[in-house]
Amino acid sequence: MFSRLVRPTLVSARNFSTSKQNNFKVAVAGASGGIGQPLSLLLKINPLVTELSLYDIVHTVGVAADLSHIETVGKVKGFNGPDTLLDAFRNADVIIIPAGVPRKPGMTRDDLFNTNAGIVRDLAKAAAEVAPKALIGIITNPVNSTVPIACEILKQAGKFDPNRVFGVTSLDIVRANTFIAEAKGLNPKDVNIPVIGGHSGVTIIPLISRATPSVSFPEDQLKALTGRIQEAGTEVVKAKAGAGSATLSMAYAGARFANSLLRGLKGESNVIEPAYVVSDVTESEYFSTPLLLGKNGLEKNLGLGKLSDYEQELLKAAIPELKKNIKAGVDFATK
Ligand SMILES: NC(=O)C1=CN([C@@H]2O[C@H](COP(=O)(O)OP(=O)(O)OC[C@H]3O[C@@H](n4cnc5c(N)ncnc54)[C@H](O)[C@@H]3O)[C@@H](O)[C@H]2O)C=CC1
Ligand SMILES: O=C([O-])CC(=O)C(=O)O
Repeated sequence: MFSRLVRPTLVSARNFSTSKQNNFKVAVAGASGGIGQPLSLLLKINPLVTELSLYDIVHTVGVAADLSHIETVGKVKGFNGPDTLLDAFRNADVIIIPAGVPRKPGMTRDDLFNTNAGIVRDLAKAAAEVAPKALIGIITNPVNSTVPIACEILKQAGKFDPNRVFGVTSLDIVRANTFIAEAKGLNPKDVNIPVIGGHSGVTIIPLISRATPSVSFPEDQLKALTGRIQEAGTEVVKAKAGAGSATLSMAYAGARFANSLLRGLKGESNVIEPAYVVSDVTESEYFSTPLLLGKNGLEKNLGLGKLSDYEQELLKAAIPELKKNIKAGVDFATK
């Protein structure tokens, strides 16, 4: 199954057709932030994005003015503050959400819950009202909990479609590809490592046994690489020393993810991207696995595939943590 994995691209190939199929409105919420700005830049150079709607509670007018001078087809509009949110999201095909606070050294992703849960709740409410068919990609941490929050809010509005809400876990795969390529002296573009589970610590499960091309490591090195992939976000938080968490690599991963959603919407075949979604492949109600994307979002969950004994152990450790994170999100949204 995973032999079909082809590296997703960052932006689509230039396409001069202006047929409806290639015209998409993408909204970014949190567009003025550390992730939001470079992500919006990458979306501005994606020819499939003909309307780019930038929403934030600060600075969006300036960010939009700046990006609007770039010589690409997409029309950019800035929306500043809650009064403009519905207009920002109205009829969007794709909504990407990197709105919310990032970690500082010593914090876990769960420490962001109190601030970010309410932000995602309000954005999901707006999406339900004015863009019920949008594909929603949630970057805001803790992803393991913010995705269930958005889903519960959409359910309450009677607008929930489990095939349209995604927690963005692409950065875990991007990192795994990079670290394994480095360890083996390979070109990262040729390496594909599935990473499944959730997006924090032990819930991040790299499947190095299923690497393309096939690689193997002595046990201690395998454990060290797995640990590095699981804690790569913390590596950046420490290096930034109080100035936030990963932004540029996340913008890259977010643009790759958004482009995969757009390629699916456009009707391209064999578009595969991982994400954290409502899932029945494990005991966890939400789980990230490679997904086949299409005109309605998630078309087919490609499932777990075969795990090594070591990966089975990682899965066992992840499930209770995922369940706890999911419950926190559901409790928040239904209280
Ligand atoms: N899923 C993943 O792999 C990753 C997730 N993240 C998460 O992404 C989020 C954003 O990170 P950064 O961009 O570095 O933070 P940042 O602080 O640089 O930017 C966040 C932006 O959100 C805006 N914002 C705050 N409240 C808002 C609201 N109610 N509506 C709209 N916008 C609002 C802020 O004004 C700011 O511009 C964090 O929660 C971080 O933990 C970061 C890296 C990777
Ligand atoms: O570590 C963080 O807080 C940000 C994040 O999710 C990542 O870089 O994977």
